[in-house]
Amino acid sequence: MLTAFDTVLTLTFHGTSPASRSVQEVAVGVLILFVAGFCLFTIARPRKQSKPLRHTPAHLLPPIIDIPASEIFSSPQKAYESALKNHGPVIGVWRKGRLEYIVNEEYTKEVLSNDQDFSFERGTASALNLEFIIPLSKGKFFKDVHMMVTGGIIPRMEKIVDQIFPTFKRQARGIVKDSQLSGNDVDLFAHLHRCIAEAMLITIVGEKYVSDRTLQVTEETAHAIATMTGIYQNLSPFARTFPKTWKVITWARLVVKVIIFQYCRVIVPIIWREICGRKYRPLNSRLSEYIGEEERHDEPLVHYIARMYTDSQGHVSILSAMWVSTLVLAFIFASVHQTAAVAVWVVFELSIRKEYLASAQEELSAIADGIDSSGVHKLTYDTLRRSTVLDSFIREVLRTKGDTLSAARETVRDVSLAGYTIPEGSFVSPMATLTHRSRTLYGEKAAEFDPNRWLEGPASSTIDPGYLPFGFGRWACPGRILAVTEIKMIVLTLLAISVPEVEGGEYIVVDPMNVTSVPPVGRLLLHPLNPKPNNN
Ligand code: HEM
Repeated sequence: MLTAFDTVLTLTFHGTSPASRSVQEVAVGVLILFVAGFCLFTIARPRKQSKPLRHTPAHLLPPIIDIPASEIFSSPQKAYESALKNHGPVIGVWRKGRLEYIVNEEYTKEVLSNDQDFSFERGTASALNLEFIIPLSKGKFFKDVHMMVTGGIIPRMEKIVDQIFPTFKRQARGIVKDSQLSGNDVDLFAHLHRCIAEAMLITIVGEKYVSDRTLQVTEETAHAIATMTGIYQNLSPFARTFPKTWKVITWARLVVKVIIFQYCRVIVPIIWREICGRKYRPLNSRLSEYIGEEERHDEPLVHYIARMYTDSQGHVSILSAMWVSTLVLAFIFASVHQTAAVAVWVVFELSIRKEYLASAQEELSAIADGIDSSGVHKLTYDTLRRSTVLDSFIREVLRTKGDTLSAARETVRDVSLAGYTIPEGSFVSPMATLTHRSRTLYGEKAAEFDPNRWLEGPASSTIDPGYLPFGFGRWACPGRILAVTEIKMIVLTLLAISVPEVEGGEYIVVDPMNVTSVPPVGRLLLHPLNPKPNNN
């Protein structure tokens, strides 16, 4: 065991100086053990007994409806909606070996906002295969992640956009050029995944650490965690039929291959180099030596996170540095994959609705702060906020793209709902399409795609019980402003230099059960506005 551990450390630090090695070795060694512990815990942990069968009288339980797996995975909207219509506002349905309670639009707000009875943390951890994280972090994980985004990202949006806009511009030029030179369609998701991964790497540790290697590891880490949390699980018959076996194999493989051998080897030493040995002003410090010191909005996110954990001397301990590395891992997962997938939805929808391309392009010219030497419009956070035509389009795509069970909660006790008792420890999720296509909320034309519906607001990042792409309640997505801002940068940098077209005006929804995280597939062509190949 020791020899294997030594080998891991030697492989991990072959490129660093002996002076920094010993501290790094201890830190990353403990991190590796920590990650391996997570894995073992997940694999070995006995599953909770299904409580409904244990103590809740059967007549109080919501009806358990048998929906064949083939229907759930191929046409979930029809399957769940008709079950709810026929059997009442709360039903139980088995899926991937778990009994899930699904509620209709009438009880959606209650489930998502009543924290006393429905736990976001336990529900989300269970939905993402991360149950172990709550006991291991003593319940701190989601609170810390939330604080990292609300404190470390949102107040710094202006600076962040200035720092990452050049990446979006360069990547857009690259993909349009590829499309032009090859005359073929482009893999938009792969391109956007890389683009956002680079932008997030800049946000987390700063531009000086962006290289082919760090970018590749950031991308692979985002992809690995997305896979581990089950984002592609619906697409594999084996994973759907044997979810526990799939989980053990997938976790063991990706934790070793990507988290330990790539993330711990490449990104963790950078985090360590940045934060260890520094003296920080602790967050909200009232010490006189820091009074008058300005909050810095251009510091990489990793320094903000470090300040969340400084000791009274302003230093970050080894254990805290490990926790910072875990939070950065969570940030990479939360910020890259889903935003890239949703951006593909927006670009595809815009490409098949050509009549709106012109108004989006007109708006771009109207709001931009001039045009740079390569012919691309200059955009800042402020100008992006003024793009109301595009914002309305984005909001309508998010409302209509067909999210099914996208937010999750777990009952913390036996809970009465709609005259039934939902037993403690049950997984509960609202059927989002019922809210998004509700005639009560959206009128007779609720099912229609109307991109002008939100021209007067509310903005696409606004939280509302009738609009659930970012969840609802205290735990609604804290990264939604960043997500929408990035999607706008993606769309506008592409529209500045090209006209997108989805061949045949059609695309395929790959996973109707999980439209938010699995992007649609189609042949996307990007016709350059200036057909002369641009070699910049
Ligand atoms: C279009 C892209 C995105 C979508 C559709 C999305 C959607 C969601 C949803 C539905 C939730 C669960 C909310 C609930 O259960 O009520 C959530 C939670 C969360 N999201 Fe996002 N998200 C996106 C992008 C981002 C980004 C860019 C970040 C980070 C910067 C982020 C960070 C988080 C975090 C940390 C949580 C956990 C909840 C919390 O801490 O309050 N998300 N997101």
